[in-house]
Amino acid sequence: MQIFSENLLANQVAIVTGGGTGIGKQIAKTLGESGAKVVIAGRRKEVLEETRNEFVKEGIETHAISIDIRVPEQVQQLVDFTVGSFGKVDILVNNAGGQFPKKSEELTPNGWNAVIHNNLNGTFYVTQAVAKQMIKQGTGGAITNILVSFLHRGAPGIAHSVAARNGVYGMMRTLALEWAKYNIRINSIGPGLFVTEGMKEEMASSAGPHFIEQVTQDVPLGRTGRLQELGWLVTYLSCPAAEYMTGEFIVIDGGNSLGRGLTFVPY
Ligand SMILES: CCC/C=C/C(=O)SCCNC(=O)CCNC(=O)[C@H](O)C(C)(C)COP(=O)([O-])OP(=O)([O-])OC[C@H]1O[C@@H](n2cnc3c(N)ncnc32)[C@H](O)[C@@H]1OP(=O)([O-])[O-]
Ligand SMILES: NC(=O)C1=CN([C@@H]2O[C@H](COP(=O)(O)OP(=O)(O)OC[C@H]3O[C@@H](n4cnc5c(N)ncnc54)[C@H](OP(=O)(O)O)[C@@H]3O)[C@@H](O)[C@H]2O)C=CC1
Repeated sequence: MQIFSENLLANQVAIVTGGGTGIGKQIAKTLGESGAKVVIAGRRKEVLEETRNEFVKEGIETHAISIDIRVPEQVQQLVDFTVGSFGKVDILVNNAGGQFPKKSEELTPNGWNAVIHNNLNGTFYVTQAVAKQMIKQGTGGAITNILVSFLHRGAPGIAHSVAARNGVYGMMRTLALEWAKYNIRINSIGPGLFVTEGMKEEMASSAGPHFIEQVTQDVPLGRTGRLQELGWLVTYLSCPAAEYMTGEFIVIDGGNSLGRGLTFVPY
């Protein structure tokens, strides 16, 4: 279903990290369907190329680059590649990230650091490199972070991820203030459960065989999220309709966090 005009983001250039799979892929596609040119970035080259080919067939101007958001030099390559391909960058979606469920008393320092490094440090590296380019351009920009619905409530089994995402939240609130003078807006979205291959592999498999069914029963609206619903929300936050919004966090979880929320290990 096409909600937004196909020219809404015409002449806009968007970077979506983790844009080769799952949520990021749908976000990139939805931005592209509204006219944006997109650059998708992730670690796995083959996955990115497959997604790029799919988008190009659908008429979306797309480039793909294999980088690791944890490596600042590679992050700079992402920005240079985007500017080299499309001349500028207007929209950034910090979607790359993830974690694994583990009781906190069993987490190793390496496990903790891996998740903090990926979700907090990596997100800062990308945000800073892209914002420097936006400041240089002088044309403003819209940055959206994909966080988690249980940001403030917590979620047993993923203390590392909740800590990292709250770090990104604090960073967002601060950057919204620092960069408002450049008309760079930065907002965040907290998705509840959206079924993706990555979610099934990394989360649902460790959280138990009936995890998805159990969570679905706890969602007041009675279902998991549709990826397209995240694509639309990011499109809204990236378009002129949201020109007066910055530093905000929007939960999209069918009401799940108003009730039982999400639990990945028994407590
Ligand atoms: C439902 C709604 C909520 C949200 C859902 C989603 O996010 S869905 C999206 C879901 N999608 C994603 O999450 C995709 C992205 N996720 C990832 O790439 C990884 O989960 C990552 C963030 C840990 C990065 O990994 P990396 O390459 O940096 O890690 P590494 O291999 O170098 O290991 C470093 C340390 O971590 C430990 N360790 C690692 N994995 C596991 C595990 N499964 N089990 C136990 N431990 C694990 C590993 O043992 C080691 O510690 P050790 O043994 O040396 O003491
Ligand atoms: N699905 C859900 O229910 C929810 C998901 N989220 C969050 O949404 C985001 C997308 O999740 P989802 O689509 O479900 O799962 P995926 O596993 O498909 O998405 C993770 C994406 O991030 C990329 N990525 C991870 N680490 C890096 C890195 N260091 N450098 C570059 N790219 C990286 C992965 O690509 P590659 O492996 O090739 O690098 C992949 O494309 C994640 O941040 C996730 O935590 C939040 C709430 C709920």
